Amino acid sequence: MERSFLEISRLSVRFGAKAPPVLNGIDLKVAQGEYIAVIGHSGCGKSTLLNVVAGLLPATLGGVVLEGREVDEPGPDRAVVFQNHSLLPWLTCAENVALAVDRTVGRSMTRAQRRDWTMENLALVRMEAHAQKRPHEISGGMKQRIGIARALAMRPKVLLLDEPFGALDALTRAHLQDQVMAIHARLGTTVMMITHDVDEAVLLSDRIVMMTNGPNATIGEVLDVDLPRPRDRLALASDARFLAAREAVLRFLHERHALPAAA
Ligand SMILES: Nc1ncnc2c1ncn2[C@@H]1O[C@H](COP(=O)(O)OP(=O)(O)OP(=O)(O)O)[C@@H](O)[C@H]1O
Repeated sequence: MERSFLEISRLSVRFGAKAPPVLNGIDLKVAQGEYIAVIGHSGCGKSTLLNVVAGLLPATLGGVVLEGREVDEPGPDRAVVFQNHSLLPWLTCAENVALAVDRTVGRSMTRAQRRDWTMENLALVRMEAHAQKRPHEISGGMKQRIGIARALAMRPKVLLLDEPFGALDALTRAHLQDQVMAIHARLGTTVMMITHDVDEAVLLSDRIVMMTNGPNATIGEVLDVDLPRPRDRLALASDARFLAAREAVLRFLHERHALPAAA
């Protein structure tokens, strides 16, 4: 597979001239349509990496290239969904999505087309029935779904997910994972997702990027998740390939790169 759609090269990030680099020498090539999970212990620099790809943080050395263009600022080609939703409380769900549409792909659309596009993206996350509710009227999982709809409505080249399900209960989380898998299958969006959840990483991704501990964190290993799609969580629960991938990530995190305090 051609892997130069998104390319992170020799990326190092340092906060302050005297501090050691948080990230040091990150190299990663991602193919179009690939689903990448980034996993590593707390504080190793996962969000920092995602923020550089989003254009929210500058690289100290090296950089990120998306489809041949260097990333040096945020843009609608890279949509970010954070752990805690960032919906505007005074707007309805539809208006929250419409805001992103108006600022990006909707600029060339008529008012009716923008409305249809907003509803189409709410339908992708099965939230069209709640379009007129305000954020305080819906659950945490629903808020995350609106956040995902808002990101998808921009039809980004890369969807950046920073622990998108981290604040949700296990059942809601499983439901959203299934929805994200279905959306990925339908739209073929390239995804980079940070997670602390090993099962989630194996279930969703094509490759798992495992980071060493910081400072000077780098990519320790990259695991290919060789499981056919569509994936079914129940069938995979006893699948030898799923269990082997899970074990490989657990060994990396808890044997080879355990936190000093936990070693
Ligand atoms: N703006 C900043 N200024 C100074 N230091 C920062 C800044 N942002 C992050 N850091 C530091 O960089 C390191 C990596 O942080 P980052 O949030 O990227 O880690 P993480 O792997 O995403 O952590 P977690 O899994 O706990 O969310 C931490 O030591 C953090 O304190």
